[in-house]
Amino acid sequence: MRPLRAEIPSLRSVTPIGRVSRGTNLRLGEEGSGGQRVRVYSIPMRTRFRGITQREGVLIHGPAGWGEFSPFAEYGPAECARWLAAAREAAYEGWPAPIREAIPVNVTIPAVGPETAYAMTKDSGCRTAKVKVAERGQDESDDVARVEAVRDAIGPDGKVRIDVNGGWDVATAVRMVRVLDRYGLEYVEQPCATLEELARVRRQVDVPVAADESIRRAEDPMKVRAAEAADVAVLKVQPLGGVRNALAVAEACGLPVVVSSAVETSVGLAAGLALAAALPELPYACGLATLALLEADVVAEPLVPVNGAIPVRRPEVAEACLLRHEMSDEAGAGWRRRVADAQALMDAPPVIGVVGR
Ligand SMILES: O=C(O)CCC(=O)c1ccccc1C(=O)O
Ligand SMILES: [Mg+2]
Repeated sequence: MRPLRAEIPSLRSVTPIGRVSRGTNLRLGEEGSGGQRVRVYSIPMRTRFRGITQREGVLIHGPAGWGEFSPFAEYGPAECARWLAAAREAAYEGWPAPIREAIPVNVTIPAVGPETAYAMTKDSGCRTAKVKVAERGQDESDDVARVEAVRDAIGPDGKVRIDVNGGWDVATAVRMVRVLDRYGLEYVEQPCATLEELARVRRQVDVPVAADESIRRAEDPMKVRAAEAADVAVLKVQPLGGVRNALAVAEACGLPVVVSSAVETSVGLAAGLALAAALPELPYACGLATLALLEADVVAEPLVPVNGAIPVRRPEVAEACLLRHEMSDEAGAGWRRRVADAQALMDAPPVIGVVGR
């Protein structure tokens, strides 16, 4: 493992939150003189994901381009401040220069039946698949059938990883990882909820363990490394407060990184691509092929994979596409309030603290 840097920039030092200058504050009402209008979108999902059937969020435009703010409903203002920092970075600062031109991606298979899972995998053209397992209301045979169908579809040379979203206890995780590894697993993402549990699973199975929620929702993502709880870090731009902050987290945690989306429009996905394109190393396919989970997009040429990889670029919002999915002022009022509340809290605690002193 690489040594920790003496000091890691905090979220606060990466984006000028808490010291937001007037010029970059978001206008929450109608477009004014030079002000930015908050645009609220709502797009149906093709398949239910995380219990959501309609993906909603906010798009903002600034001198550097478009940014997306789309925290899930259960996130409060403090967490939302990080998501907003990512949107502000996109709109007002832009991102570090890319060092690669295309990002290999995994197809994401929700908790669907085996026939649908097979078809989604085939249709994606991806050489890696991530299968959601341990969905509430389903049982272990559903997981086995889905993973088997995906392995069938992707062939012996493809890679299959599973995402448990913390849904198993240690004993179940150890047992199920062994059962599902009959189909060959690249890694298991967040098999259990806590770091301690991840570490225990990791000691008992041969399949590598990836940490997602343990980093995304943690006060100190660096604890993952200290606890020897994971082999891989799953990083998402919005919950980590932007591309620069996610790069700092990647460097500090010293683990190989998989960049993943939060199921966003191509505006949010472009930030994930920028992170994946700027990382010094990228040994795994990234979870950025999630546009397939949405019915529509806000750009004319969506960020979708070509032969299993997404070319690195930053598409413009197409006004006609956005208008088709824009929420009315009344319906979007809750979202404008979320932006305002997050903005007011932008001196939230840093995502990563000062470590390794
Ligand atoms: O990583 C991917 O393949 C897609 C992204 C994904 O699974 C996801 C999307 C939104 C919220 C949580 C998650 C997750 O990885 O748990
Ligand atoms: Mg995950």
